Amino acid sequence: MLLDKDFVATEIAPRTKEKQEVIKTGVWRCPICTYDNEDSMSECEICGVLRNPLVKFSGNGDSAAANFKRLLSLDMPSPEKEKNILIESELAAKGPDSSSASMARDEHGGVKDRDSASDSGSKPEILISSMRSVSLSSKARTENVNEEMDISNMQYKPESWMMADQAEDRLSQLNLAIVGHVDSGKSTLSGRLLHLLGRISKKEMHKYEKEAKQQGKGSFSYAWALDESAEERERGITMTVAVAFFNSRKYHVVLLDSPGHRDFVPNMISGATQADAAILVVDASMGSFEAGLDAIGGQTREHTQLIRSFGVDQLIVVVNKMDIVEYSQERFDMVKKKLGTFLRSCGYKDSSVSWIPVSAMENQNLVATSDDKRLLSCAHLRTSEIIELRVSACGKLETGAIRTGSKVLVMPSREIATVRSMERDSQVCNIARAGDNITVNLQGIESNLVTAGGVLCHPDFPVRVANHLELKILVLDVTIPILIGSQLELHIHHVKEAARVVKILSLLDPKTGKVMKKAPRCILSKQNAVIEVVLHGLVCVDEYAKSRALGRVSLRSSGRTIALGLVTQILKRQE
Ligand SMILES: Nc1nc2c(ncn2[C@@H]2O[C@H](COP(=O)(O)OP(=O)(O)OP(=O)(O)O)[C@@H](O)[C@H]2O)c(=O)[nH]1
Repeated sequence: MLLDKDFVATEIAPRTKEKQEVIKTGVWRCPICTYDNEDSMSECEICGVLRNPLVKFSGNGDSAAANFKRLLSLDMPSPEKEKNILIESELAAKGPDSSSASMARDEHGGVKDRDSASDSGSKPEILISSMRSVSLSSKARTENVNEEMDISNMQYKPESWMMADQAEDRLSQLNLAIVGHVDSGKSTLSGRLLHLLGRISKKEMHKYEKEAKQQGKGSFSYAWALDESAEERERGITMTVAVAFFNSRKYHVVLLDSPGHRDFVPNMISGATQADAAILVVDASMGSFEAGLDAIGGQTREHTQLIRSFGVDQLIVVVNKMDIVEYSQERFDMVKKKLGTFLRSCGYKDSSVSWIPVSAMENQNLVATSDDKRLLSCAHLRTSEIIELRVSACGKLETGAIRTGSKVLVMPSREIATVRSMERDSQVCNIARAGDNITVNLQGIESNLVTAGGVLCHPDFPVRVANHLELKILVLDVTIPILIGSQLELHIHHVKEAARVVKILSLLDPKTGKVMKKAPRCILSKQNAVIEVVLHGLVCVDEYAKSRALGRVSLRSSGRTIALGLVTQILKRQE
């Protein structure tokens, strides 16, 4: 069997890169519109597609392994110095409230897409905000992180993107296919979005409106921005995939407006094979939604199955034409229930699907919250029902670098999560490096597994977790000496844990650091000593020589700091 070249590129090889190989000397072919661009061009002259965008991880084979390696992107430019700690974090698990999929979410601290936010002020964003929950996610999952993994001999080689001077800190490309049943409003929605986001000027829009009216097709004016051929306009349907783009803070979004008519499914496929994520548009009106789901000829059904088979696992369902059904909550719920069941049967996880009721025609719920009270109440209900568990962690990046899409090991729970988005100084960023204070939005993990005082680290370089430590301490001005059995409070990075002194190994000369006395009975004010403590719970920790951030402690008692110290050894765990 002869495999079609496109198929090979899509299913086996890292798709975009393969397809952008130089095919003639001095030119590269755009994977979207197939235009042959000059080699010097970094984006397609015709449709604006970036030449070598972030390659989508495609799940199997060698290329997948290579991609996965690349996506395990947390690491340390100086492996000799510090092996494993990446974020010493305040890991504030914000849980469901920080879901970026919820309509009213942005008021509560979600990641803002400033491009659209600027249009809509500080109001919650709707369809556009849901686009942020779509990401170029890795499908891989690292499992069986070995608790006792010996990391001492492992050398990590930093990748070039981690180095500030070599980093390509530019927008990643997100190919977003717009699919759905014929006449569901895909082109109108695309045209509206482009207009609202400033990609279509008022003048151009005015021209489309005028021309559409002249041909007695006034309702198609937004669709005409994408349906450019005379035949498409005459017939009022999309026939080829229309390509348009806009930039958000995070992504160079390439919109692929697909034809809905069943005669043009092959064209739809050619666009959808490029997609990283999709917007499925359904028509909420009576009969139309049902027709789209019909087992014979329903394109809602067919398109959904097709895009799923191309590996698109993140979906925004736009329930359009809500104006026709009077913005009925009941209708929206019905659509969600029926279509939700079908999506699950296609393999979509509830957490990867966002639902947005909109009216593309009346501009409701697209880049700003609907001002229609009926839709607003519908939206709020949706928020509390379909909350997507998204967990945020904030803290300081101690070593190395991290980027969107990275897999991280969440300690001490030992769960793998994916970095969905990041914020630095309240700005969305794609890459962060040592020293940055960031908020990381994680996906694929439950909020109770991300705890205050936890650490995010490279899955291959797990931070140590212990409850038995050797400490070198300097006792402050105290009236009560420290004895074996003293109950203290140990503070280490952002964690506080009850500690019991189990051994006093030695007193040290404060000037030379040499042992003055072994096994003393107590430690007095201003003395230096080496002690062993056993903690009530486990903490993420490292020896001070390897990580200052995770190896520095203070001991407190009765509300006062009584000693400062360093972790000199991590000892065998005590039950
Ligand atoms: N009432 C109402 N009509 C809409 C809405 N969105 C689109 N329409 C109308 O639905 C018809 C089809 O819209 P299109 O945008 O061409 O639909 P499409 O899904 O792109 O069509 P194909 O690409 O041919 O499948 C047009 O008459 C639009 O004006 C909406 O929100 N409300």
